[in-house]
Amino acid sequence: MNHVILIGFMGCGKSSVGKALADALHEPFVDTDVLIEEQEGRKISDIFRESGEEYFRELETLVLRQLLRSEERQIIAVGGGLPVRPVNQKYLKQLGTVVYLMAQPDTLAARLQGDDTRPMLQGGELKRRIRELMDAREEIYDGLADVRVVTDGKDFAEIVKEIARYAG
Ligand SMILES: Nc1ncnc2c1ncn2[C@@H]1O[C@H](COP(=O)(O)OP(=O)(O)O)[C@@H](O)[C@H]1O
Ligand SMILES: O=C(O)C1=C[C@@H](OP(=O)(O)O)[C@@H](O)[C@H](O)C1
Ligand SMILES: [Mg+2]
Repeated sequence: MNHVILIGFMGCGKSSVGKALADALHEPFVDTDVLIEEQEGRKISDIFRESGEEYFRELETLVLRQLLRSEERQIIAVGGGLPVRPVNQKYLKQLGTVVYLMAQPDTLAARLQGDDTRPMLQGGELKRRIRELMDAREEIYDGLADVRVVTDGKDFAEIVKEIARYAG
């Protein structure tokens, strides 16, 4: 399939850049977190608190299976932890062009400071938590990437232009 899929760490801009890219290309946009919240009728933080992380990860896999059935090309933002499961990695490759939005931990921390909507970052010092999770994930993101875009110090328009050049 020829969807464009945005991956990367929390705060790299998948949801906001994805929406801007879809608007620029006049294509539909979907965000796996939004699909999950709609289908569950509750917020991500409530899903984590009430049902646990494993339950949420299972929902991510189910959503990917739904997306694999959609024919029309879409811009797809996924949750930052979705690429960790091996089965999801296989699905992401099948979906289309994987774009890895990159950002340094300091940049991510500045963007996510004070945000309480991301359960994986709650409790503990923000920068340390970002580094720990990044250590476990960046190899996975890099291994999946067809296109890599550095986002530090760039605004949405610049990032959109860069992605459109390679994946438009
Ligand atoms: N390139 C950027 N420049 C400035 N702020 C950004 C940039 N990318 C993302 N942000 C901000 O960081 C926060 C997280 O962005 P979001 O799109 O939700 O990321 P993700 O979906 O990857 O977690 C938002 O407040 C967003 O406005
Ligand atoms: O990295 C993660 O494990 C998560 C990232 C979040 O999405 P964003 O990357 O869009 O913040 C969301 O799926 C959930 O809070 C878990
Ligand atoms: Mg997001």
